[in-house]
Amino acid sequence: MTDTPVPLLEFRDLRKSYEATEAVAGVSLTIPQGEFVALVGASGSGKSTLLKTVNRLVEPTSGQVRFEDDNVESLPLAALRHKIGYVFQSVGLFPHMTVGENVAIGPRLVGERLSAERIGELLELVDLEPDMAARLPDELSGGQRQRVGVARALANEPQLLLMDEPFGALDPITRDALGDRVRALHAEFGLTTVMVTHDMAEALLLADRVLVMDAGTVVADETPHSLLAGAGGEIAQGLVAVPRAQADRLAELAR
Ligand SMILES: Nc1ncnc2c1ncn2[C@@H]1O[C@H](COP(=O)(O)OP(=O)(O)OP(=O)(O)O)[C@@H](O)[C@H]1O
Repeated sequence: MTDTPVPLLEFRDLRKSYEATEAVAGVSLTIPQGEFVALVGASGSGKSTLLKTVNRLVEPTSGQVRFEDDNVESLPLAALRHKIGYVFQSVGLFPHMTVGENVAIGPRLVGERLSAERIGELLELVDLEPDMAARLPDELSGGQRQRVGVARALANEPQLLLMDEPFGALDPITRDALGDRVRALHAEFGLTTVMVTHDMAEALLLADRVLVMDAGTVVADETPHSLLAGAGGEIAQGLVAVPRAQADRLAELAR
């Protein structure tokens, strides 16, 4: 008999309430190492709250998140966050620090100094020029800042990459290019990635597995292929209908 490998990430009946609002209402699932998971659902369905319980930006009301079979609550916070890269929509670069200093901040927090060469390599991973390290965040476009955010998340060589609407504020071309780049980096570094997105088309194109949330629970857990074949139930299919209708209208126009 072969042993089942321990999942990288596991949610066990996870719940989070804010007074009367049950933001996460009992989520149980496992995510194996290497998977690229998209978390989709309407605004307010609990996606960000669920994601933030992993790096302990949110403390659950009950239940557990397990990372490599340890309850995240039992791990030293710095050690946990060292293993997890986190990218979010507003990027959160420190405005008074250079791009290079921003990229190096994670390692610095654990007493490690990144060389200029390593910072340059990290910038090149996200298709930025190494000499951008000397600029201030203000001197970059939104898309470039978001790339810096991804480089910063990779600086600790994380096992897990959490992304919360990482491309939400970007124009469609930059968004596509950066999405493809992140998917390539996910494969290159053997990452496990969980990405929150509003955009079902993005989820279908980038992820191996799509979780659909509604009112704090996961109502569908499907591959893109099975979602496109009609699986996942009414809420999931309502979300899939949007890019499908767009694709149909474009095909119609091209005739
Ligand atoms: N800090 C908080 N205090 C009170 N209520 C909160 C807090 N954070 C989230 N909520 C509520 O919990 C619910 C889930 O919010 P959450 O941000 O997780 O949803 P989401 O699916 O990520 O939404 P969006 O797509 O709009 O970002 C919402 O009703 C929200 O108002």
